[in-house]
Amino acid sequence: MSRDIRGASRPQDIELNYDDDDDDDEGLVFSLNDGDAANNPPRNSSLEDDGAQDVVLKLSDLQGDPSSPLYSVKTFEQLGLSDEIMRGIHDMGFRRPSKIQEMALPLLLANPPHNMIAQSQSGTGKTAAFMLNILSRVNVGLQKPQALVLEPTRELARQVGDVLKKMGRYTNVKGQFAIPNMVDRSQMMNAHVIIGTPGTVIECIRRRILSVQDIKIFVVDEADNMLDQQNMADQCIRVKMTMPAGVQIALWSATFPTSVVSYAERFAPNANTLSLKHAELTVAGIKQMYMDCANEADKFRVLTDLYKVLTIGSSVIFRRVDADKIYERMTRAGHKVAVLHSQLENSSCRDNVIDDFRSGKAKVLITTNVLARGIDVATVSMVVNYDLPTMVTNSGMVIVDTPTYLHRIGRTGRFGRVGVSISFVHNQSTWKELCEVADYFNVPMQKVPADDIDEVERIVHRFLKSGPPKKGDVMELSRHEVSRPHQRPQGR
Ligand SMILES: Nc1ncnc2c1ncn2[C@@H]1O[C@H](COP(=O)(O)OP(=O)(O)OP(=O)(O)O)[C@@H](O)[C@H]1O
Repeated sequence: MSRDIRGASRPQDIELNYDDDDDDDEGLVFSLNDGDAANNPPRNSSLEDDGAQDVVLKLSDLQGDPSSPLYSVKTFEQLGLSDEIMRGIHDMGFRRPSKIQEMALPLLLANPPHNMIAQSQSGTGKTAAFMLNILSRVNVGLQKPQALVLEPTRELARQVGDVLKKMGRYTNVKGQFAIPNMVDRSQMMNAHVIIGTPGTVIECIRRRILSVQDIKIFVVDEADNMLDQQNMADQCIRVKMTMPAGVQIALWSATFPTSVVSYAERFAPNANTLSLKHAELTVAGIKQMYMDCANEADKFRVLTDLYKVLTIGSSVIFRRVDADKIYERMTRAGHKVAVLHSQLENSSCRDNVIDDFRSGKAKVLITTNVLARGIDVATVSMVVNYDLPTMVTNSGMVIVDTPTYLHRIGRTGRFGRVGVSISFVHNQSTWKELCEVADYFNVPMQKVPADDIDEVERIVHRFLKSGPPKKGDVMELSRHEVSRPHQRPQGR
């Protein structure tokens, strides 16, 4: 396949191919340490206090490895970005594009503009891909909204606003939020880029403080989720109906389940499509583990034991519901933890929690699926699934929600970093859910003992220090290693 697809006039369906042997590593030594310290901490920052100084996954190695989603044959310079944008991405510490950035940008920047449906693994730089297109297309001289980005949560919208601020620092492109409690209802919105949640965006349009007539780029991030949830899908359609003719629609996500693909194709007609196969969705930098707990109550004992022993940078604990209950019990047990869920009424309270987590002031965050997607905190080196995410099918069956599982564990292992996920199971049905996950993504799950936390610590730290096995490595299987949790020994 020709790599220079700029100027393509017909939509293309491209499967991102990770077996590409076209190796053009220019030996660029890349260190995130010279970028923004808060967002790009040292690459071995996943461990605390154990003296591990070896950087295991060098970004320069990964970006030269054709099997990595971070692989690129081009430089940012070759993608034809303006000097002002180049200065912004240089300040952010970016040296080379990831595969999705390299593939998507020429398609997005081609004229006349084409719609796009783009899929790439979690933490591989989709935000930068759509933001670079926005920054390149906005006419700074026109003080009107020209790009609209829809995000499922206020936390993601704020994060994307931050990316715009940093990346567009030298461009004079201005951004504005359309999220609850951040809109001045007495003022017309005149920033070039509006970033919002669907409900508030509709409200701003309805109140006529957001004029959409000059919008030329319409981005729906986490699009499978936005177009699948009844409420948000309706709101996204209502926003789309207000868009002027010829708007470029771009849908982004790490997951596009078959159930939403045809809908997405109608939402963004004649789109260029970049897609992945199931087995390519997980990233090698995330070690997926599980613990077999005795029963529901034992899960809390295991959780507190884990946090007594493990020294980890930052971590996220996911629970489907009742995050507060775990928060209260962990706090009573003497652990310093923070909690964020959608029932937290006060949005400034939500903002404080996530800001504290980003800055490292809070190191353990207990949350629900509200933060499963998109949140990018480089220091997160462990994700705990206190329970696995589930969903109800049209026929009323409860099944494991594989996309949400993938997004949850994707809060660690961002852009070539390493991290671990630990999922708790405690009976036959949760065991079955875990098997479904392993089968769906075709990944090995390592069992770690629920009754020997010191051993868990050794396994976790060994992975965080040495990363996934590289080609030619002899893998030392621990006595707990199993490739698939197909058989659960106990009959619980
Ligand atoms: N070319 C690059 N070089 C170095 N770092 C990069 C590059 N592109 C993006 N990053 C960094 O990688 C991290 C992950 O990017 P981003 O949040 O956009 O991932 P994503 O693909 O949108 O993930 P998710 O699917 O979880 O939403 C961010 O911290 C971002 O600054």
